[in-house]
Amino acid sequence: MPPFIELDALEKTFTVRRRAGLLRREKKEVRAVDGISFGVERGEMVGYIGPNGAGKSTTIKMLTGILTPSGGRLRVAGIDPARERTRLAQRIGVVFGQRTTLWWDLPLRDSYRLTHRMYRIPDERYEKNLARCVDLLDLGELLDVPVRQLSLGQRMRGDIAAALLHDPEVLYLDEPTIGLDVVSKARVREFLKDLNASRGTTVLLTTHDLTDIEQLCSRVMVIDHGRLMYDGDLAGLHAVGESERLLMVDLERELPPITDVPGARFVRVEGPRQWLAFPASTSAAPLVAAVAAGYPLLDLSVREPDIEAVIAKMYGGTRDERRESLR
Ligand SMILES: Nc1ncnc2c1ncn2[C@@H]1O[C@H](COP(=O)(O)OP(=O)(O)OP(=O)(O)O)[C@@H](O)[C@H]1O
Repeated sequence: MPPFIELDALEKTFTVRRRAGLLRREKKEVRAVDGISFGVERGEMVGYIGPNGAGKSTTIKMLTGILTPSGGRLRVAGIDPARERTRLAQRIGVVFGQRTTLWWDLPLRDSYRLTHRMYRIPDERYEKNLARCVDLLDLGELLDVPVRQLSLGQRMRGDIAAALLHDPEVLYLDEPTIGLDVVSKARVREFLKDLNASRGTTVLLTTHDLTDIEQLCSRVMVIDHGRLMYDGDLAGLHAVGESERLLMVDLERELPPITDVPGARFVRVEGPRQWLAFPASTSAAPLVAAVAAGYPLLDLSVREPDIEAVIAKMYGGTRDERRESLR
């Protein structure tokens, strides 16, 4: 059976006109997606990451049928998105972190009623899904509040519910945790994990937050300049990107740099506080144990590497060398 989502040498080229001198304008082609192929199986939860302008949104827009590919082939649940956008809409849900699909001046409840009608969701199914989302996303007290009065985290939960009322089999999430505080992020992640586990919803997620990927996705794809640079698990990405986590330790008193912990690299000291770096593909536990055994430890925290840094390291060589090293 073909994969549930299937891209084969997918391309999207935009023609942009640029001013080239006082009167002259020249045409330039931007290859936003430049021959991407991958398959996603039903029920997978996949991260789709890359630097700004890499082509992530353009891919998602083609997957939803908003944009027509310039070349290659694309199928979602056997449907060609650009040709049968309305039929596909019944089977997919989309959440854009930066933009709401809710009606700004209406209470959340009214936005949901409109979605109910727009998607022609059978009443019973709608009521059931709404009750479930209200319960799991804790929206009960917010249903009568106009969307513009909601906090970002509340609005995001409201948007996720709106995308799920028609029981989509696939959910595309574009930066679903952007700008959210730690508690809201955790809540959104918990909900998505549960959705995927209990309903088998296929999820494609773009994010700049590696913790989203770490907690949700067993597979991550990296794109740059419209090309697929990496497809594998997060540990593998850390290994190729040589990324490091940072362990911050607070000691009882000022001490000389900790340089005797195997697997850790001393970074800096500031009074009783010290920073150690270690490969992101390894566990922090043995390191923490070694520090705790040898030093008067008061407190500690671990900071994840950020996506931009990992990708920047991956992109150290020429593009061809990078691609070669990722094979
Ligand atoms: N409608 C358009 N017309 C012309 N160029 C476009 C258009 N949409 C996107 N592009 C260009 O295509 C490239 C890929 O853009 P895209 O929005 O897909 O990147 P992205 O990976 O989603 O970036 P970000 O993380 O910043 O959202 C960029 O160079 C962008 O300027």
